[in-house]
Amino acid sequence: NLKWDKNSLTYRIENYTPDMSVSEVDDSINRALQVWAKVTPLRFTRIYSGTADIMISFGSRAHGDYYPFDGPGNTLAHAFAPSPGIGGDAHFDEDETFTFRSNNGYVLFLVAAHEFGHSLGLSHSDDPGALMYPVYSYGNPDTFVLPRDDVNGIQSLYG
Ligand SMILES: CC(C)C[C@H](C(=O)NO)C(=O)N[C@@H](CC(N)=O)C(=O)NCc1cccc(N)c1
Ligand SMILES: [Zn+2]
Ligand SMILES: [Zn+2]
Repeated sequence: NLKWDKNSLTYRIENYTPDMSVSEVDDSINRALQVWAKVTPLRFTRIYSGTADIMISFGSRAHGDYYPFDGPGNTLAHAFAPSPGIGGDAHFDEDETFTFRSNNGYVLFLVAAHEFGHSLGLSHSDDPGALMYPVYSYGNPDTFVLPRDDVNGIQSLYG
């Protein structure tokens, strides 16, 4: 399943990290989805119960799939490529410190935007300036602009 065969997708925030306020998590997730919606026909609708296309959760170590997290550092999160079931879901490692915009931890907005790239079908990029580059680098989330490499990647799937 290379990509979603529909443009209207649902998402559900199943639980919250204690690192941030509920509204900061909600805002970070929403803005991370809008990064991709802005350059595609994709639209995201939040649901509060039942199964969404993109189920979002925080967990540590073994958390219900075959990819247990690894404690602080290294893997920060993972997401599954488009498909029914776990496809599209994004899991965040609760052993990391997530922040709203501070560099004293990982900015949730940036990590989520990267993960949602995977949720939509993107793999990693070898462009060091790309959001889909495998390694996180801090940037001010208030002035974030989706790099050209990522725009090209997502529009090759959903343009
Ligand atoms: C093999 C994968 C499960 C690694 C995992 C990842 O790429 N998840 O999408 C991950 O957490 N990679 C770290 C690598 C690292 N610790 O620097 C990462 O920062 N990925 C998230 C990320 C967030 C924002 C921007 C970028 N470029 C990458
Ligand atoms: Zn997982
Ligand atoms: Zn990744």
